[in-house]
Formats: sequence, structure tokens, C-alpha cells
Amino acid sequence: MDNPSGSAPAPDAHLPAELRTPLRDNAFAESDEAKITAISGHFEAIMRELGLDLTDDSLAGTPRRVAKMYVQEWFKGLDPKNRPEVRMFDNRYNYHQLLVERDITLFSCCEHHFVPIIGKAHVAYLPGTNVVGLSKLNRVVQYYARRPQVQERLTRQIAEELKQSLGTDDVAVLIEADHLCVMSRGVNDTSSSTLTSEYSGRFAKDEALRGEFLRQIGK
Ligand SMILES: Nc1nc2c(ncn2[C@@H]2O[C@H](COP(=O)(O)OP(=O)(O)OP(=O)(O)O)[C@@H](O)[C@H]2O)c(=O)[nH]1
Ligand SMILES: [Zn+2]
Repeated sequence: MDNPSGSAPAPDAHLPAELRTPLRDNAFAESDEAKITAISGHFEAIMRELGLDLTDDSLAGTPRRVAKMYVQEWFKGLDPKNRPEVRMFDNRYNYHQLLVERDITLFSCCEHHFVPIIGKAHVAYLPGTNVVGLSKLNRVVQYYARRPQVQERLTRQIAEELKQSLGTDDVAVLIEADHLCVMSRGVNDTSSSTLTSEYSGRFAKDEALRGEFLRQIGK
């Protein structure tokens, strides 16, 4: 582990190196409040540079509002203290068929332009001796989505976390999302969307199982 002090969990230490979100050293040594104060000052400078009058009633609170939104909402998935705990339960129902959690609301942020990525995630697994509380699947998606992201890494981070937490390789993840950086600027294409998927364990080997998953999510 990369956390010799033992004081706080090292971000993404449980993920393979290529799947870790790039973070500077000691990224979470300071409190959320200290981060909000610092970001607020930086955002105020951006607004001032754009020519805005920070004494205006409507604009005066914006730097702190944006800073709070970044730290407490949009990017809360960067901080390992917010990693969801995924508890498993005994599979006393003996349910061993496909379990699909589909249409999970996905709100993320493009790490190249810092504008929203909005879409849906669909995840599935084959239960073994244990099953997971359904909402934990949504929470895992949200934790990794609430970071500056690229969709490919997000997809693989979710799959890797599910494999580890659920104790099985039999996991599928499919994300369909709209990127505001593609829709609202640059190429200005409002009709295209991006699909990414990761299949492991039996999903990688069994085409019929993948087909069943895709049918169940309406693809
Ligand atoms: N692979 C991948 N690319 C992304 C994602 N989100 C945004 N991008 C792309 O990142 C690229 C950044 O390219 P640049 O040429 O450096 O940026 P740019 O000049 O703003 O590019 P344009 O968007 O084409 O105007 C763009 O092609 C984006 O569409 C993502 O999740 N995955
Ligand atoms: Zn972008």
C-alpha cells in the first residue's frame, strides 16, 4: 500500500496502477473546508479576469458556491473517505442467475474541459455464495463518476471495484453517456453519445450471457 503513515486510506491504492485517477501527493491532507476556501479564492480570480463585478449581489456568493459544489458534490468521489462500504449478504435464496441493475443515473465531469458527462450505467453480476445490497451498486457507480473523468477509465474503475467488493470476476458494466464538451462546444454535436463496456469472468467468455445482459438493458 502507498500509505505508510496509516492515517488515511491512500486514494485508489486498491486499483491497478493504470486505473488510478492521477492525484498529487497528499491530495487529502487538508480539510474539506480548507479546500473550499482555497478554491473559492481561485474561482473569484477567474470571474474577475472574465470581467465580472464581484460586488454584484447575484455574483458575490458564486466563488464559494462553486467551491462547495466541487468539493462536496461534483468531485466528492476523489476523496477515499467517501468510498462506499459494500457489504455482502449470505445468498440464502440460492439465486445464481444474472442480476442486472440498469439505468443507474450517472453524472460525471469531463477531465479535459470540466463540463458535465450525463448518462446511465448498467451493471450486472452472477451471484455466488453472497449477494450485495442493490443500492451499493449505484453507490459504486456514483463514487467513481463524481470525479474528473474519461469514460473509458470510469467504466473500468467501476468494473474493478465491483469485482473486488463482490468477490467475483463475473461482472459486466456498460455506460452510455452524453459529453457536454462534444455537445455544447468544439464539434457541437448534440445527437451523438458514447457507449463503453467492460466484461470480465463469464461475461468475457460467454456470448449468450452477454446477449442476455444486453437484452435486459434494452440494447
Ligand atoms: N477518449 C475520450 N475522450 C474524451 C472524453 N471526454 C472528452 N474527450 C475528448 O478529449 C479530446 C481533447 O482533445 P483536444 O484536441 O486536446 O481538445 P479540444 O481542442 O478542446 O478538442 P475538440 O473537442 O475537438 O474541440 C476531445 O476530442 C474530447 O472529445 C472521454 O471520456 N474519453
Ligand atoms: Zn471534454
